[in-house]
Amino acid sequence: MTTEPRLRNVRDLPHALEAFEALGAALNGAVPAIFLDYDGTLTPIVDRPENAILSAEGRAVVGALARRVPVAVVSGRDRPDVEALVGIDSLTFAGSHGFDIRTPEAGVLSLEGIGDYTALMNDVERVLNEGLGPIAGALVERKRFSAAAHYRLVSDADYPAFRAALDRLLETVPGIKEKTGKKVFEFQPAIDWDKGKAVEHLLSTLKLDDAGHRPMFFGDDVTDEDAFGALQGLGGVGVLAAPASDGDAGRVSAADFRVDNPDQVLELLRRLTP
Ligand SMILES: O=P(O)(O)OC[C@H]1O[C@H](O[C@H]2O[C@H](CO)[C@@H](O)[C@H](O)[C@H]2O)[C@H](O)[C@@H](O)[C@@H]1O
Repeated sequence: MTTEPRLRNVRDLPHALEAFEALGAALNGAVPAIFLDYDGTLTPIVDRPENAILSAEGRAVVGALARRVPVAVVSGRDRPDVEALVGIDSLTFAGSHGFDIRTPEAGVLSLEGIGDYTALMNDVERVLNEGLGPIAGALVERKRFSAAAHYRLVSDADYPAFRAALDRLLETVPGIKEKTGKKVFEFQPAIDWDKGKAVEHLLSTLKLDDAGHRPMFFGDDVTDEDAFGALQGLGGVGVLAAPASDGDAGRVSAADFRVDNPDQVLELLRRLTP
């Protein structure tokens, strides 16, 4: 039976650096198994996806962490893209919001119930390019199991046309679902899989689902809520990278703690494994 996650207003989440003892208590002496989102968590949000570059310091912090505890990156990006951006071969990577997983030991995992959606995603990409091509600033980003339609650089005046093109996609291509993110809509195969299910799968595959480990997920966006929710049922700890008030006073989250931004994520990762 799936239970609904417990949600709290983001402003009510304890700040993980200020409440570090409480976070330590939540880990209860177990080794943290760390799951990291990329955009908005390890790197600040920027205007174009290709400009979200992990700092040398960020790479050093994640690399040092991975020498001490299990670390996986779980991203909405295409897996090879985020692997190249992070640049640490020893990590496990899940791309396309968890649909595409590779571990250093086992290679690319074959996931039960997830087939070859290449033809479907090719259709999605084609229809998006046709519809969004004339709209200034619209970006289409193809991933193996997902296609993103970015509108960060689309003017307010052009937004209705941008949205209308996405509605046409949903009307003409069956078998897909839409997810929202930061100034982006993502289109994926309409199957019951998300970052939360990917984390659960990894905990079992990597044999981290024992009393000696406790999963921690760091994320910033709506799709990360699936992982925060999953962790609630697993005794894990979710850390949201978001200020207490970012203009969305009603934002709620299934995370347990928060930090303000990617710099503070790195600070917390340093403190977790001194
Ligand atoms: O799960 P993530 O690793 O956080 O990936 C989520 C999406 O991140 C990227 O888009 C977002 O970040 C861009 C760079 O800062 C920004 O320009 C864009 O507006 C954001 O939506 C990435 O491009 C997507 O593929 C990911 O799904």
